[in-house]
Amino acid sequence: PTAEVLHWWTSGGEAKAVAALKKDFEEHGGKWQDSPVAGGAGDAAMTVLRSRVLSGDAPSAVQLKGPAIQEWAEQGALANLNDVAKKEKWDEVIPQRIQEIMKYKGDYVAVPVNIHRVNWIWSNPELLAKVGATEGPKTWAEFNTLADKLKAAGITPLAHGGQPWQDATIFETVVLGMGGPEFFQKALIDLDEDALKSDTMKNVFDEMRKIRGYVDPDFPGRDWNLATAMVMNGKAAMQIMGDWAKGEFLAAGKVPGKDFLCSATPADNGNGFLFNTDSFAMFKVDGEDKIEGQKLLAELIVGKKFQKTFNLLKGSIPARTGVSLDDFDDCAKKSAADMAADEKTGGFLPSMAHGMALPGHLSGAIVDVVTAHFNSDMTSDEAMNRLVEAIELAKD
Ligand SMILES: OC[C@H]1O[C@H](O)[C@H](O)[C@@H](O)[C@@H]1O
Repeated sequence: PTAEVLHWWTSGGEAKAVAALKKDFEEHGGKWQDSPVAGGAGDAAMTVLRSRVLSGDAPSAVQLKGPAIQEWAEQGALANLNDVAKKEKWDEVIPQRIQEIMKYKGDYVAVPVNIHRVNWIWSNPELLAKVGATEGPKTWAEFNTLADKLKAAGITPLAHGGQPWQDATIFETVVLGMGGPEFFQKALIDLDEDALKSDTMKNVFDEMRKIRGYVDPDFPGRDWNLATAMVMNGKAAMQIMGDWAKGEFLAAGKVPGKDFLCSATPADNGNGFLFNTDSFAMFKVDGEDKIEGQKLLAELIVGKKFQKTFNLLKGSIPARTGVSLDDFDDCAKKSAADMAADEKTGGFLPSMAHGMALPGHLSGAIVDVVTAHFNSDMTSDEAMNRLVEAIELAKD
């Protein structure tokens, strides 16, 4: 069995995690062909995928997430995994919410690797202590006060990489944190115009303007893992990023709670969990050997062993039930506990910035306005108007 695997996991923690999958596959007699495409959050990988499929040379397995799975399935590009699903009893171990993402018209066409949480703050305890803080901020007012103190002490408050998806990652945590889960649903999933033009959204853009003042002058274009390294190396106090950032700290041998702290991003209006589930979709390919490779890969990915090994390295938590978290750190345990609590309150929400909530053309329209605002002196009112316009245009 062989499998060519297209993915964008190239940073320290990401590379270690995908190497675990390769090792597992090869230990089961598989031949792995690695096709990494660098570029955080996968934009470049999706461009490569489109040209590969158009030229009739689709890879066997592709890191593909959220609504994009439905889009490719609709075009008839994805293979059916129901036979593996039946044999491995996926319906019994994959949570309903995740099954819905992996299925097209009731058929499995993709397999979930993990559950990442997007709305985290990673902080450097030594730098926080310099201004008398011992943990991450709980409200946005606290965040601003802390950041002002850090700045006054000559410390860069926020490590950030100036790339649209990273700007959007911060933006959605502010929407969730200021408006609460219900507002997030209305504004960034239902795209409700009243919510998009509300005082809350104005406050969100006002806060984004403040946050722009808390990053260092060299942030434009910086990759996310280099921003994580700034917190790791004491060059900045905090980073707002999904828990793939934890994978970087762990890959560098850093200890959670000692060398770095993890806390949910500030929540002024009820807690929430922005989830981002990585998955692999199996594209239709020719040849028994490749088809066997896809089935073996799919089986291993949902297996308990791999779900533990991979997520310990990647910074996420398992996507299936029945995997003990005993060997996971406190950040992972908090993620799982918050997920369980937020699922009950409607606070378990798909990430917009990481392609879990909206089709690409709609999330792209939002990300364009958010990054234009972040990198200019656009007013909050103008940003709100442009947001509504851009979404209307993208809908047409
Ligand atoms: O590349 C940075 C991150 O981008 C995406 O959000 C992926 O889902 C995640 O696995 C990856 O680590």
